Amino acid sequence: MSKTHSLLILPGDGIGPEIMAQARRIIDWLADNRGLEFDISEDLVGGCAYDAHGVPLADETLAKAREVDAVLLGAVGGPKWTGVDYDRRPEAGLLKIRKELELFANLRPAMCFEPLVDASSLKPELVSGLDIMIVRELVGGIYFGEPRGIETLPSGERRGVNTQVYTTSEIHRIAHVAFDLAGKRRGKVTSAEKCNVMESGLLWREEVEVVSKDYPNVELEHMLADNCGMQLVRAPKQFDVIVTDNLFGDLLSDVAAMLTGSLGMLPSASLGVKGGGAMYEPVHGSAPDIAGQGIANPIATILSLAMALRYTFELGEEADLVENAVNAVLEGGMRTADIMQPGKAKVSTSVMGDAILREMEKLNG
Ligand SMILES: NC(=O)C1=CN([C@@H]2O[C@H](COP(=O)(O)OP(=O)(O)OC[C@H]3O[C@@H](n4cnc5c(N)ncnc54)[C@H](O)[C@@H]3O)[C@@H](O)[C@H]2O)C=CC1
Ligand SMILES: CC(C)CC(=O)C(=O)O
Ligand SMILES: [Mg+2]
Repeated sequence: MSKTHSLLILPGDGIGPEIMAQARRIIDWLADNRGLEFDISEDLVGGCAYDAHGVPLADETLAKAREVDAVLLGAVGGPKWTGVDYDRRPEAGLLKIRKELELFANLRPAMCFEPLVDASSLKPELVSGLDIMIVRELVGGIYFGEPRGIETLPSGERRGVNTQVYTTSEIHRIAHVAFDLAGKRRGKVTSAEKCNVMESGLLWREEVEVVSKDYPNVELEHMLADNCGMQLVRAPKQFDVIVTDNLFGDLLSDVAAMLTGSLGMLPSASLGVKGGGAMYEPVHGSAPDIAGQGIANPIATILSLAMALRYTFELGEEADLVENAVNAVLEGGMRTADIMQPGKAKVSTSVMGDAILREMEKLNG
């Protein structure tokens, strides 16, 4: 009997529902054409959950997320919720689900599809063949550290506080993920922090060094995070795996996105302990500037689904099918607006979805 794969879909806000609709069509196609059984549920997260329930992540939604094999999330946030308290903002819902499921390892692969080599803002020779894995610590650091808040001082002046904090065990577990991955790739880890000015950065460097002793075949290089940002746009192919904290990983992965042509291309997997939960999400946000226009690029979400197929559902062939279909569509010249190039055909979100499904049909034989 075939196994049932349970998946909770959380489209979220802005372009979230638009891009998720295309991922959903791919899941339905896989169920119809590859004999797979999915148990799909859908719920609210972010601003839409706040509007419905007064909180960006309802307890019932979190409970569902704990039960399923994987969560596929679109994006949260938008100007509508700017005045809402931080603990009820859409983004707080995303942080909460990551934290509650203990999804400490965020894998953000920045790969340049060959047909998009000219779509990058960098010279083609810098990005052709690019394949970097950013491993971002996801449930610690300054997004979660205490104390935090905005206080009014006796002088009447206001003071904003956030705290960067990491412990040995938090650094060790993310470093192990990075070294394990590097061992299966090109054997190099670059650890990025700011140990020149931050004690938490010094601890990070020292503890990554400790973990590296378990991996004699993996080269470890330390790099200050600001230099890492610069090197990513100067000579990105020098990197294999970059391991870094929550804040720097957030920034460096947006930088890396542009090497691939667009933020709309970058998928991610948020993983916890073995056998625990997993969440798959594009790297980009809710893109309020283009929401509702039907022009968003669904590929980051579709590739996030492919990561779920590969890492959680152990459906490597289906993951290849999705990724090869994306490559074939790009090869054929279709582009959403964000990756548009001269001489190519500009298409909408749903036409991109149609094209990927057509290629899957063809590749499926
Ligand atoms: N994982 C998540 O849910 C994230 C949520 N956010 C939230 O999203 C909201 C907007 O944030 P921004 O700083 O504008 O970042 P963003 O990632 O939403 O957008 C940045 C730029 O990239 C473009 N873009 C992003 N995704 C795209 C796609 N799939 N196709 C085509 N173009 C795309 C947007 O149009 C915009 O010009 C904020 O509320 C922010 O907090 C931001 C990042 C991640
Ligand atoms: C809520 C933010 C931390 C989301 C974000 O920018 C990200 O995870 O990349
Ligand atoms: Mg980000």
